[in-house]
Amino acid sequence: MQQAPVTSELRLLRSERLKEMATDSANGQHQGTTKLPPQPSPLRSSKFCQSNMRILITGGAGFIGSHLVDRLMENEKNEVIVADNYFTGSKENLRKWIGHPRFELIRHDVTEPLLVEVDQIYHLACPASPIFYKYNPVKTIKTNVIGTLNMLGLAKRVGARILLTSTSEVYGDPLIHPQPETYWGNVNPIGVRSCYDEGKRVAETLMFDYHRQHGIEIRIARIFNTYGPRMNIDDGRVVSNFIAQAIRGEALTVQKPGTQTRSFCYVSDMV
Ligand SMILES: O=c1ccn([C@@H]2O[C@H](COP(=O)(O)OP(=O)(O)O[C@H]3OC[C@@H](O)[C@H](O)[C@H]3O)[C@@H](O)[C@H]2O)c(=O)[nH]1
Repeated sequence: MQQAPVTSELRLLRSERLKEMATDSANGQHQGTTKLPPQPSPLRSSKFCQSNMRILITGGAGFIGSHLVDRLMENEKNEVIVADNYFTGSKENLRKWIGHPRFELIRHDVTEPLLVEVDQIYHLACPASPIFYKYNPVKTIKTNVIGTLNMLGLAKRVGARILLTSTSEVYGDPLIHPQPETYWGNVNPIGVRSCYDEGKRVAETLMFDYHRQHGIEIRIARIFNTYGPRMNIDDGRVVSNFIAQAIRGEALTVQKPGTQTRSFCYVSDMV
């Protein structure tokens, strides 16, 4: 089969990636990386799409996802596709983009495969607040494991770069503060938070195995406790709870032991 022609921009990206991989292996990192990234989608060399970057955001109707959509839509060369099942996200968060020629919204659950031609994938889909991810733990772990497998399969098929939003919860109940990326965590595999903690840990493993085995270009962001506009007032997390309670003139509910700490991040700093 004839290979799709590669644009000069992509050729440059691939040669930079090759250099990076050579440096990584010289540094002893990512051992076992044997394959080059797959060829980018033929879409990239179509005369109609050459200047555009088509980006899929799973969970793009959610709190952080919708801010990421805003950020990516600011660049007029980006086309953004959002896939969301609206379990915790809302179309309301994307209202200003619905009907925009560079924007597309799909009702889709990532536990089912999705076939689209894209250059980049931002995989955010998963309930992130403890009250929502504990509501249906089996579904949460399916979303993290099967959902991430589906997105990696897509990335492999079309040669897209993929970013997984992971979590500070991969550190579990950490024994080291603050946690460096090199810390492996202290996670309970059978607790009520495990569907999320362990689900994200498996998702990270899948990302690295696809990278090592298939050469997929990957990124992982371990997100800590994020707050800001569009956060659901009933989200259940500490910042939204405290603000809602203060507005209603109620006492703030500080859960036991009361000495716990968190690293907070404003959403515009996150995206
Ligand atoms: O009303 C409340 C709510 C929460 N808390 C406490 O505040 C701390 C923070 O709890 P949150 O519910 O905001 O969420 P967590 O920090 O545990 O995890 C969350 O933020 C980090 C993300 O990566 C995770 O996706 C998300 O689960 C916990 O110790 C909790 O017990 C209160 O004291 N009062």
